[in-house]
Amino acid sequence: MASQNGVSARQITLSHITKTFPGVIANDDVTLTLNVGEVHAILGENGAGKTSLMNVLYGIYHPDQGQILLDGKPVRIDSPKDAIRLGVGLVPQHPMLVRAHTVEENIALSQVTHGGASFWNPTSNIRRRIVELSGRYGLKVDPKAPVWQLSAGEQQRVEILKVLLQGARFLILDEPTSVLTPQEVQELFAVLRRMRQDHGMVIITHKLDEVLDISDQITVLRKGKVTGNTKNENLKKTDLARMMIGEELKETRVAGHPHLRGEMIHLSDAWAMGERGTPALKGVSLSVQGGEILGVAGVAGNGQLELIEVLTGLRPLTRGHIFVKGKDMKGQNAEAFFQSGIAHVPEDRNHYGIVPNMTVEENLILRAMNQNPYSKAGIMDFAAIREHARQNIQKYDIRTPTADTRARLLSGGNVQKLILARELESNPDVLVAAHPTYGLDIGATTQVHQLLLEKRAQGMGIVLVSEDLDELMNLSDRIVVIFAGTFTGTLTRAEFQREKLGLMMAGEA
Ligand SMILES: Nc1ncnc2c1ncn2[C@@H]1O[C@H](COP(=O)(O)OP(=O)(O)OP(=O)(O)O)[C@@H](O)[C@H]1O
Repeated sequence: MASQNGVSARQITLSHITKTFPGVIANDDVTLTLNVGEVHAILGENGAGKTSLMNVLYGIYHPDQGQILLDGKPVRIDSPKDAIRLGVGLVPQHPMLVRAHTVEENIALSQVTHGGASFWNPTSNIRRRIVELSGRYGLKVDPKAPVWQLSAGEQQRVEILKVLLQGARFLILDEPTSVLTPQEVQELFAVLRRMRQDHGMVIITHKLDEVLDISDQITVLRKGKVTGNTKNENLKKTDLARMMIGEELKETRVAGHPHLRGEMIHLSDAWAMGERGTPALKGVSLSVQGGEILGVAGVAGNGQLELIEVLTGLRPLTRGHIFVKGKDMKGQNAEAFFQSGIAHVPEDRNHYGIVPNMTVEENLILRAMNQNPYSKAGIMDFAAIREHARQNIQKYDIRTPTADTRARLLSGGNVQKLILARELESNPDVLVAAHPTYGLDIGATTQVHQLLLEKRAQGMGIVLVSEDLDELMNLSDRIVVIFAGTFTGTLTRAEFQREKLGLMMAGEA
């Protein structure tokens, strides 16, 4: 029997949900049941409708058709407040915490509107419940720690605690592993396994190994429709790939010696400050040649973000030198770096990669807005802009209703494709790419890998920062390993070994 607040419910069903947006059917008659006691993975290509469906379940979107059933009884979820009352919680992809506040203050804040303890007295009830729930599910976190000191994994645990304290019975986890290191992924999965006994969890991920590892049930969406639903029994990665994209998984690998065309970037004894006012790069040196892919391996937070920002002119050097094609770039800004031939695919694509309220076609020419053929004598040529958009939407398979759609309305993976299209089409000498396949489905990932290899063959230098060791080993000519702001070594292709890289990532030279 369904409880009114969902606390003892066993099952929630999205029944025949249809949700349309202008020009696109995001969900087309989708039915999905989530049971307490299971982790239910939702798989699908970029833009298949996964996030939209979860937004319906969490009351952010209202479906055009269909209903939601709690233990078989229809319920209305018109807002996140309704969802929370009925026991549905959302763990956001990127933690949304107040960085200056402590863990318990953040959790108290999230309880204010939901009948929890008073925000002004967060230390009593809330702390007791945090300790109790952390212990039960293995969610290790210090209630008194300020959030800015926490790793991405710890912040995610705070988000999980937040929804548990709101009484969530059903949890939605949207790409929860995208911000985590491999070890943190295993810690998260251990938590989910413990929580499974009294919760139902939906997990959206593009990582097929993770789906096989953690899920009990798998639903596949394609173009808004359910194309498969199966128990996770005796399945292989190739089965999942076939269900998702209707064909076999292809692996792309770098081959042959690179055709080097000279040094493009020379960084020597580079020092730079991190966000916390302490040195994040401590005397690193590297050289990037045109025509090679230089992989950067490391556990997140060891200086790769700062390295990328130094290479693209976004972060000043406090010591050392950077030369682009022989020219001293110390003290120059990001625009000067771009003009010198350095393009950038940023880690935080929504803040730095696009202007969310501009259209797809405008975002595609952000780098060249004032240039021929898009602007002539100060007058925009809209036909040229539209034609450029048409070609690139097709070439990079950007799934968007129209070229006029605002970039913020694209699915995450399609935003990533848009940024790649713009940066690669600027024909840079070097592309500095942070996690370029992050959030991309397996088909799009293969497509990006092929593109990077094509660009390498054409003489582009590529700095590829990734936490995916397979991706790095398959694509790189050399891999440099970063740890605590220094390089623990550089390996050439013949020396690539997962174990060796793992040790170097842990600081062993
Ligand atoms: N608010 C909105 N307005 C217009 N279109 C939208 C809106 N939200 C989603 N869409 C569209 O609905 C479709 C499904 O998007 P959704 O974000 O659900 O895909 P997804 O499967 O989560 O993709 P990804 O794996 O890339 O995150 C896409 O075509 C997207 O552009």
